Amino acid sequence: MRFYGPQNGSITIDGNHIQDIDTTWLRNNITFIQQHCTLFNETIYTNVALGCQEHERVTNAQVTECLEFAALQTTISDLADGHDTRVGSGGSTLSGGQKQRIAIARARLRNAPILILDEATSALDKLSRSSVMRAIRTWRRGRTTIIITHDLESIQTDDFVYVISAGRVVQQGRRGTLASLGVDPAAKDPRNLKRQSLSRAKATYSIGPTQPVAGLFHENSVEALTNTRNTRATWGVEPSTAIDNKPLPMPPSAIELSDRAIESRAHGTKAPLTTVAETSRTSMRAILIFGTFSMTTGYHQRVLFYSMAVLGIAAADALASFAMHHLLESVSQLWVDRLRNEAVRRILQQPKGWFDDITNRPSRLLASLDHNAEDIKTVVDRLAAQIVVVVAMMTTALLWSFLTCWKMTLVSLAASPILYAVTKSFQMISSHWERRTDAARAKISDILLETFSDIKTTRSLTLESYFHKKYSEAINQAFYVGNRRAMFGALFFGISDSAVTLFTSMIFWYGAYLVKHEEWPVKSILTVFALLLFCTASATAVVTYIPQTSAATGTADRLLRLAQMPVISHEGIGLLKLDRHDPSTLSGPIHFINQTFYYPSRPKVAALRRLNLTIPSGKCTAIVGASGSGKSTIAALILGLYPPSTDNLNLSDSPPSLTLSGRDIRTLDLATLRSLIAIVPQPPVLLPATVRENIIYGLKPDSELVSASSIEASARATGIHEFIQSLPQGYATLIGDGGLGISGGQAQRIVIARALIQDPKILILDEATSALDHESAEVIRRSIINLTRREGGKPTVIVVTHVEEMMSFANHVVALDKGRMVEEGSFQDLVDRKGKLWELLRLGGNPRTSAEEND
Ligand SMILES: Nc1ncnc2c1ncn2[C@@H]1O[C@H](COP(=O)(O)OP(=O)(O)OP(=O)(O)O)[C@@H](O)[C@H]1O
Repeated sequence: MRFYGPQNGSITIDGNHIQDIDTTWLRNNITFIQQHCTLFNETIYTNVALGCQEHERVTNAQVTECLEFAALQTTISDLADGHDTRVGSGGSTLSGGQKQRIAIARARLRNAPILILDEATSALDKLSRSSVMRAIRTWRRGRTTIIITHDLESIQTDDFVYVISAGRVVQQGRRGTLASLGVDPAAKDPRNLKRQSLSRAKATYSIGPTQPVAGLFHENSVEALTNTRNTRATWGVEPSTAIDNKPLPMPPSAIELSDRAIESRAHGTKAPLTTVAETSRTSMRAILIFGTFSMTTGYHQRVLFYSMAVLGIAAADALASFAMHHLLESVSQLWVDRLRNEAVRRILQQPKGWFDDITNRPSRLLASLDHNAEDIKTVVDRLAAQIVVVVAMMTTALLWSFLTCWKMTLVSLAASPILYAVTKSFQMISSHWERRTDAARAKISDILLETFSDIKTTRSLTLESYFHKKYSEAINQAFYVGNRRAMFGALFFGISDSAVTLFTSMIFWYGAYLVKHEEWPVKSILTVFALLLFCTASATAVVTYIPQTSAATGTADRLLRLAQMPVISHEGIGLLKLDRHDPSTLSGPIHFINQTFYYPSRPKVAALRRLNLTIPSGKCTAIVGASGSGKSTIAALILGLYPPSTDNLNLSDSPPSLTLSGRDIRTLDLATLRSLIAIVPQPPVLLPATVRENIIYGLKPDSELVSASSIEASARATGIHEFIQSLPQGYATLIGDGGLGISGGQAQRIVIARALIQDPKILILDEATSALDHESAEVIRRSIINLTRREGGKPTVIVVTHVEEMMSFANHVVALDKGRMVEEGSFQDLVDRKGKLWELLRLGGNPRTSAEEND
């Protein structure tokens, strides 16, 4: 895929050095499906259609065909919105196997000459995997297909195999030939493997007749393909992608945001000085100096006196302004911090279903709690300050002018409803456009997040231009909205400016009229005139703040809503705190009774249907079933992520409940419950931190479980200790985003070590060994066996799995089908019973069960 260039040696395709091939061309002709494939926050239809360069032209029928190919069409037809169902951020509303099958459907539509499957079916049950693999083999006949896998069963005897260990090819040849030499990489007994060479080996296979990769281009030669519409005419080496130290140019919205944040901070210090200048210049100086002009004698002293008075007032004003802005800035910061704090507190108490809602996706929460919160300070420290100043000044000025010339003051006040109406309309329209601008900005950040969150998928599907186009459209839309906002803003600024001019002319005329008819002395008229003009200037200053404050009010509104939203959640209901040191804590079985469960974001399709299930304590239970049958949902309910159902749908059944060790989960304090449960999720999640921090994540620093020896013991139990020691800084090596890149299997073992160190009462492994080779998986299995055999305090282990070895070593196996428990018992019992499990394994082409069937 040329994510990285070869450093030495060479890679050739059809005899052409890979670095001589145009990168876009290359990626257009290779489809790469990763184990943890990322889906985009779009509909199922768009996610599949994006496989095609001309995705706008993809028809529903084509998408249906590809989904059928990936054995997913039936599941999707059951969804209320069918193809138009949104998959959530990263595909969060789909099961692991469903995500993988959408990626396979996308690859089918893409139909590239080279296909690379990197553990691409690891989350599928055997039944789906074998049917999908069969379909892939038929489709790929005679075309280059590279399967990177630990699942040796899916490899056929005439497949060409490369066994790779420590970055070297240690065996190669057809699987049949290797098997006849006694080095069958598919042999499950590790003793059959050449231990030295095959230990921790990953096998790479190519389907179909063995031919050099180059030979598979016979129909679509490089030259022919370079002339296709989607390729560049010349082959060039990809320009260096290294980022130099220059700051990246930011999109306008980002500039705007950061500028505003900086401005708002600077404002606190700048404001007193500005106020001194403004106030002294406009108000007192004008009024007093006007008065001195009408004096005939002794004006020197008066000028000096008033000048000194102005100076004194300016100094006092500076102090007052300093105090005001300092206080307002502190108060606004305090207010925003409190709001943020409260919002985070309430968000954390929301049930998991709340986070599944698209409007509460992480990018939106981040914007409301971080960037927008800075804007909100503007409402307080700018607008509030301005309003306080303007109201105080206007009241004083109006009172003063009323006492000086009430007639002129009343006439000028007659215009105030018009000025108010203009200001109010401006504010309303400004708010409307601010909301639209805000939505346009949010769309831009969503697109950026989606583009960069999994750059590997974006690159391998050559979606750079798609996202760039989408980004440009969003920018254009934001520009259009910004333009309309500017037009309406300018219109109102024009109206308010002309209203001020009209108002000024009106009081000029009326003042002249009063002087002409000698109703009031010139001095009074000039004083009132100055005061009223000053009032108008202050009022207009407020108008200029309207667009900014409308924006800030909109964002403040969102933060306020988060800070005040009701916490309707099951999270805080249970009060019974569980004691880790009490041997009876969670020492009993887990009972699901008549549980029918609907995900809040998909209220019409049940994930579990009247599930009755008992998970014995201190033993290992394997939960098996087809992809999407509800296995991970069981884990989510045990963790209390969603409330169990309590509605008795059928009165003849026992009332639904979920109990742990005889206690209803609703009565338990979920925080303490979760501290006693360790879960290894399907995609291993690493934090950008050191290996040590990743292993002890979740433990309190003063916990007795945090010690160098326990960290090492848990790493040894998952067989990752030697690897960690080989890292440049051992346990202090940075991994995760921005740190050292590690393989999916290594990440999985670190996450399992994290679970083991917690010494959990319940350990849940959700497809936790899917990225591991046979030997590493065996290490994990041995560790689990040791856990369930140790003296006292045995944890209850639940493994959600499609892997036969994992099922066979479990004490108890539960088979699910479409959210129902269809059978349970020991592995051997279920195999003998020839029921659902047998069907799953037999159809997966399992030699052992097939043989048993023949017996
Ligand atoms: N957050 C969610 N919102 C809505 N539906 C969901 C969500 N998570 C899972 N589902 C749906 O619930 C059903 C059961 O999903 P679950 O993840 O439990 O399946 P699974 O048996 O673990 O599958 P797999 O083996 O593929 O991981 C699936 O149809 C899935 O699409």
